[in-house]
Amino acid sequence: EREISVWRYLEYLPVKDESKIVSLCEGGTPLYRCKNLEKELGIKELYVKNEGANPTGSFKDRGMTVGVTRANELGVEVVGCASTGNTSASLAAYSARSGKKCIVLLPEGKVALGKLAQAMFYGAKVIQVKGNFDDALDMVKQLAKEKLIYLLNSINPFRLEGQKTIAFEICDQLNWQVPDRVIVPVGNAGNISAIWKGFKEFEMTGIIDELPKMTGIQADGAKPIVEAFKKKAKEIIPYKNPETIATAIRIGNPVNAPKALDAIYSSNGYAESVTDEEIIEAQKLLARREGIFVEPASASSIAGLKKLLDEGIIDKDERIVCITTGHGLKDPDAAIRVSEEPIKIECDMEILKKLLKEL
Ligand SMILES: Cc1ncc(COP(=O)(O)O)c(/C=C/C(=O)C(=O)O)c1O
Repeated sequence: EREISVWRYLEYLPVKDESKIVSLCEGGTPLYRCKNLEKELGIKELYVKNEGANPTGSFKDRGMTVGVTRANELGVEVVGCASTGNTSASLAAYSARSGKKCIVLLPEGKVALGKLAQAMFYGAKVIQVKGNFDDALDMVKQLAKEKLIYLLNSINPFRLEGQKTIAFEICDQLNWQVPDRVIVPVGNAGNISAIWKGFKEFEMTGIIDELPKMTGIQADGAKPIVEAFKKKAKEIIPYKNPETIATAIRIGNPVNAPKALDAIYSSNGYAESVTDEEIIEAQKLLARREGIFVEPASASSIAGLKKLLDEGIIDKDERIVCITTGHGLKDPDAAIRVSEEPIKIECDMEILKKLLKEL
């Protein structure tokens, strides 16, 4: 499994005992060249790194393979997390594979169907908290403080160690032509921090000699990092009630804010927010122009690209990689809600042929 998984970068990963590795062949995700979108947006070079192609359908698998391996090395029996959905789905899968007990806390009523089904079906103890993600995170942090669980939110550095392999793969897939810019959807801000760390490590070890501008995109109703960036601040002011249809990034108090702001400032990057409508438009554009189906939060990187091109922040000649972070099947309700109703007909060939003409 080593060849195609995150573990092909073993030398860069913090594991002592390889026999303890827990893997579902995560990583090795496609980096799609998007020529139709290049034409549509008038840009030279656009790639989409589709993390929805991971075993449980999001980039979280990269972090969990390393985090749960660490739990294995420590002989931990119970793992846990708070989650907007994808972290819980991934932790449930990796803890099942390694025979551990798993407890996940989700914000009641705000978790996409596919993710809830995964956490339940992999056998985790699924708790719905009458509050938001940040409230749930406070509770699991308390459990960890009392040594009742091993916490695997992205506050756990082993998670970021796995996720930094996104940067390694982008370099390998682009034959070490480093992108000018990498655009990442930002919620708890672990992923943008991890990807930056990956590029820095490849630079420090002489694999690459340039670094991309790290560009974080948040939803208008949950943008503490964007607001800090616009004020060139080092600290965020948390949102009490974050709100967006992109439920994966409906996070008000990102635990990795300092690391994410450092990644954006040090890389001379940027942070911008987009509306829910812009996210849905981008989600449709990516599916209907390039055949890539992602959940709403993932599409915020494409929505952010469009907005920053319009604002003249991003140059049309840049080599750009947008990270799409979760598969569209994670949130089927969101996709159906914004799509044309299916047409119901009798078994009548005339009617069918008439509809065919309207294609
Ligand atoms: C599809 C998708 N896109 C982007 C993000 C934001 O990444 P971070 O900025 O590293 O948090 C998430 C995060 C989800 C959780 O935080 C969780 O599952 O608890 C996501 O699922």
